[in-house]
This record gives sequence, C-alpha cells and structure tokens, in this order.
Amino acid sequence: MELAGLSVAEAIAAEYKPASVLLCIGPGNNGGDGLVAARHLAQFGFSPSLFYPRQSDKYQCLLSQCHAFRIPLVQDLDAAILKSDLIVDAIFGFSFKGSPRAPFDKVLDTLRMSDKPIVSVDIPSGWDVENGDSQGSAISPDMLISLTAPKLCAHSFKGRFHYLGGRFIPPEMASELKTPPFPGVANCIRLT
Ligand SMILES: NC(=O)C1=CN([C@@H]2O[C@H](COP(=O)(O)OP(=O)(O)OC[C@H]3O[C@@H](n4cnc5c(N)ncnc54)[C@H](O)[C@@H]3O)[C@@H](O)[C@H]2O)[C@@H](O)CC1
Repeated sequence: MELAGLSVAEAIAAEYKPASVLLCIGPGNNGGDGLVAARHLAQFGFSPSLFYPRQSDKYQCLLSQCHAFRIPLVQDLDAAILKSDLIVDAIFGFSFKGSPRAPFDKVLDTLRMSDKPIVSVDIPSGWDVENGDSQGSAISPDMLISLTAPKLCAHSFKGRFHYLGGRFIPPEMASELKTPPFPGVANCIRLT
C-alpha cells in the first residue's frame, strides 16, 4: 500500500502543478492507497485534504499519519470541491460490485457533476472492473493510475493520462502480465 500510494502521488506530481487536491477516500484498500498518496502529495508541495465518509479501523494508522502532516478532514463535499483544483478518486478499486450504495452513490454523483479534473486510483469508481462505464453514467477521469497492471476496464479510459504504478511485483509476474519496465528509480510510468 505504501508503494502504491507513493506511485499515485508521483504520477500526479508528474502531470499537475502543485495545487489544492481533494482526496475522496473509500472504505477498502483503494482508500488506503489514497491516504498514503495524500501524505506524499503533501511532501511534494501539494495542499491535500481528505473526504473520508466511512472510516475503517484498519486504516487509523494511515489517518494518524495524515493528521501528523496537518492534512485536514473535510465534511462538506460540495464546499471542498469548490476550493480544490484537482480531485483524487480513491473510493473503489477492483473489489467494487453492483451499483454504488449510500453514501457513495451521492458522492459519485457529485464528482460526476464537478468540472474539476479527476484522478482515479486503479479503477474509476463506479465502473465495472471489466466492462468499464457501460451505461455512460459514471465519472470520466482525466488521469487513471492503474496499479500492478491495467484492468480490463482501462480499455474504456478516455482521459489524458494513463499511468501504471505499483512497482513491487517480481520479474516473472511482470513478464506474465506484460507490464513495461519502470525507468530508473521511478515508481510509475506513463502508458498513454
Ligand atoms: N495486489 C493487490 O491486491 C493490491 C491492491 N491495491 C489496492 O487495493 C484495491 C482493492 O482493495 P479492496 O479489495 O480492499 O477493495 P476496494 O478498495 O476496491 O473496495 C472494497 C470496499 O468497497 C465496498 N463496496 C464494494 N462494492 C460496493 C458498492 N456497490 N457500494 C458500496 N460499497 C461497496 C466493500 O464493502 C469494501 O468495503 C485495488 O484496487 C488497489 O487500489 C494496491 O494497494 C496494490 C496491490
């Protein structure tokens, strides 16, 4: 999770100027990646804030680290979006199934209506992991950061930047997944 979150922050810093960034955090490991990314973004000169409506005991340590970096938790999503230049969608990853349940149904509607660029971690939240946004009714991110390897839904991604992050799999697995080599000491690589 640490390396996944670091690669998310590195990819964002490669394409966007340091700015106010609102990280929307979900209940699982995708949210955990977002909490780690928030801390690294703060280190990289961004001003992160967290919207984290369903907090998990499992990630209290990551949340404490965010507190130590003075990263604020916000409650009012609409107001927070207005103050932000960029939104990170770390709500759902590959374990999302069905239609979004409350409170994330309204959260995703709000993100979809926003005109701020969205960066999705691993899977754009609300998309089917294989079929993507088949109804055309979900968010449309500007950047997708696939972790470990792009999932099938990445074929439907139409945003500007597609990155691969998560430089932690052994060489044999990387060769099976046909992932490109990471340059130098980078934790992410731009795919398109
Ligand atoms: N190899 C791996 O397993 C790695 C996983 N990583 C991250 O872990 C993510 C997967 O994490 P998880 O398996 O914890 O799952 P997710 O973070 O995708 O989501 C699981 C949570 O979403 C909830 N949920 C699912 N469908 C829902 C719905 N329709 N409405 C509302 N809530 C719903 C579940 O109850 C659960 O709390 C990946 O996408 C990636 O971001 C990375 O850290 C890298 C390595």
